[in-house]
Amino acid sequence: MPRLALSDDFVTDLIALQRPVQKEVNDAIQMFRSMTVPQLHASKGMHLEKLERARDSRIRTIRVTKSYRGVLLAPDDGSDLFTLLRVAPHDEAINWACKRVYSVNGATGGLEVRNVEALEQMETYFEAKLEANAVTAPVRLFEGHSDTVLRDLGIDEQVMRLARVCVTTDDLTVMAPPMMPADQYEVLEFLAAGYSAEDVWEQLIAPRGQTVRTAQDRPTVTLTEAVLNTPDRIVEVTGPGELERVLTEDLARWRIFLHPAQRRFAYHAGFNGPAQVTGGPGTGKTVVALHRVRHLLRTGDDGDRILLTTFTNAMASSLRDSLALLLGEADAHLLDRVDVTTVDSLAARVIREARGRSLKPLSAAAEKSAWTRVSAREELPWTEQFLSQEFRNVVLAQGLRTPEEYLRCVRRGRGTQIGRVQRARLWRVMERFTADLAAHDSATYTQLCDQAARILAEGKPRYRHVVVDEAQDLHPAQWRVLRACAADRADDMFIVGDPHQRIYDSRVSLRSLGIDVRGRSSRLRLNYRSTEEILRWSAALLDGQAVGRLGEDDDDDGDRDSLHGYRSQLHGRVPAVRGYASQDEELRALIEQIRIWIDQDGVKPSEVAVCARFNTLVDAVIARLRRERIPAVAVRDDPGAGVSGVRVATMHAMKGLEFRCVAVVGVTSSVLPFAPQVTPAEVDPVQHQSDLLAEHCLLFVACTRPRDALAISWSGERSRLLDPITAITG
Ligand SMILES: Nc1ncnc2c1ncn2[C@@H]1O[C@H](COP(=O)(O)OP(=O)(O)OP(=O)(O)O)[C@@H](O)[C@H]1O
Repeated sequence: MPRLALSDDFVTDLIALQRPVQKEVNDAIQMFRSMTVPQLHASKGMHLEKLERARDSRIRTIRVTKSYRGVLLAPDDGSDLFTLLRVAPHDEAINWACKRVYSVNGATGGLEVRNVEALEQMETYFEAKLEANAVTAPVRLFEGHSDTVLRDLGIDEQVMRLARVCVTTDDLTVMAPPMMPADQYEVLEFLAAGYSAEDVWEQLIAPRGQTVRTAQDRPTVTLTEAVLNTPDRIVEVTGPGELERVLTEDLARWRIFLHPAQRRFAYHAGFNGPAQVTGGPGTGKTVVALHRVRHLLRTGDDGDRILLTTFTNAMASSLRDSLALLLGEADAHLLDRVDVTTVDSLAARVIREARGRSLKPLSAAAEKSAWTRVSAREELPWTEQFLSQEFRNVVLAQGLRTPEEYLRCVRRGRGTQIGRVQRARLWRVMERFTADLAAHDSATYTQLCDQAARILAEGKPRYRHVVVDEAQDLHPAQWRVLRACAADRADDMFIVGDPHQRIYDSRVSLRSLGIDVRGRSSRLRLNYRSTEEILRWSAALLDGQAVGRLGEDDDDDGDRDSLHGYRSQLHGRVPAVRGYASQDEELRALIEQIRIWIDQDGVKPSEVAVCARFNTLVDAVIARLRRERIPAVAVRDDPGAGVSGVRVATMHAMKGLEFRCVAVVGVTSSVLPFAPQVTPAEVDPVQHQSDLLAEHCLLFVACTRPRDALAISWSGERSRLLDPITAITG
């Protein structure tokens, strides 16, 4: 029986087909697999055919349905591994197949494909263009890199000729995949962006397991080896039931194909301690966390329990569903060994179990009033905002228990000096606050975590592994809970997050909490969610903002994170950005926009989201949409996936979510930045900067949720957080 592998293009085609056609494809593949190779060649039903006009002699087509053809790459190295490349209507399949040439990448040893006809046309075009410009002899894009360097990075002769004539990055961009082989294009893209050959090696080639640096010393790779060397784009169907699993269960690509940078960490054999993955929005960090959990479940002992945490209950529930999907039926029993929850829920459970009851967590508004009450009792020189920050960011952050500890402590992250007398007074105020809450059987969420961490630290670790998603917003007390959940040993913690999406006031030094990821961290750069147009636009919102690294505060080395190299291979429309004279006009335009998305672009209402800074506008939007007979639901009501209707949410609630189209409304100067949320610089300059940055990040998070389309609007005075955009759009 022939072996079969499926390419990502094939899976993409299949996902887009109607159910009955998918079933026919499935049947055809089953038939293909049930035959011997000679039977396959002789089968009239399959009609395995070599195409006369094909540029690659190994390309074949098979009949899948009356009107659909499958395109295959047949082995020419004595093996029996066939790779399904596409499934498409007859003419489209033939046309596509005739123009493609498959080859083995000289550096990665992976399989790659090019549109050879289009690249040849590009060669002719560039020759003519260069001849015309011969006199001016412009500086070429890759002049700084020798042929040997390029060859060592996997650039082959045809791509080399083309690279040599590029003058600007636009010259390169016109040859983007699927025209140019994706891996070679990525290398050139990185070099063009200013990365050194060494960086490119480390980031793109080494993660694929390649160790031989020079092209001439690498062994020859056969076609079959190349197919198996390409797990990010090709999956071999092995074992009974596996094909059905790939073809019949949810075909989400993230379950099957991982980028080498994702795979390297998700399936790492074993880290010697905590490991960390960062990356901009949509780079697949959650996907990596899920695959890591799968790997740990499959390779761990039966009794090993795993804690998988994220930020909100809604996200935990979606993470649980995704994990079940990834594990599939075959591994469904492993789910029993995983707790998927938020740190706050876990903390409440720990306290309940230890004390028989838990305290009532206080909402943000109730906490604010409690501070106001405490400070109103006597004339205090501090605002309720200052008191609450001091309690949260110093006392609870450091887990201080006594006035002496508070007197001695270094107030990390605070920008004001407080003397001994003031500290003693502050401590008394904070004690009163705690006692008031305790009298009502309540506590802040952070207090609950502080208490749970102490309980956990006294007992035996509950989990073998802790996997943390959305790590950027966790408070030190929450980290102490997590640290106490797993013993300090190999593979104890796996952390994913993005400091550019930090929207709550939590900077933390993980090292000071016994979580040291040095030497075990990696950054993802390829965005799988949004188009390049949305990504560029959104990234510009953070231009000039100094974003600290995940898990470090200014008292560590204070280095900055960056979105350098952050990119997408998808393309689409540039975001629509518009201001209106009144909110009524703005909402009218919003309705029009949503109608275009739903009626003209065919987007399901549940794939459209509208977000605003506060619930007041969220409610106004829902009311208006319903009045216009557009179904709308609030994300805070946790509508299930099956509920139809445009999703409407605050910007905070958009964290971690994803939609096809997103409208961000009400981006006005009065709510972004929202003055009451930003500590005045004269009160605390450090806190001021950090609060302001959180406002920038909030808008960034909202704008990075869409896959295909983004619209931003405001009425009246525009938010100054949009200023960097004016600069890029002119
Ligand atoms: N290897 C992959 N192949 C195909 N799609 C992928 C891959 N990795 C991630 N994706 C898709 O990209 C999108 C973003 O992934 P994910 O939510 O994991 O990113 P993230 O980095 O956690 O995002 P954010 O930080 O914005 O919440 C999802 O639709 C996911 O299915």
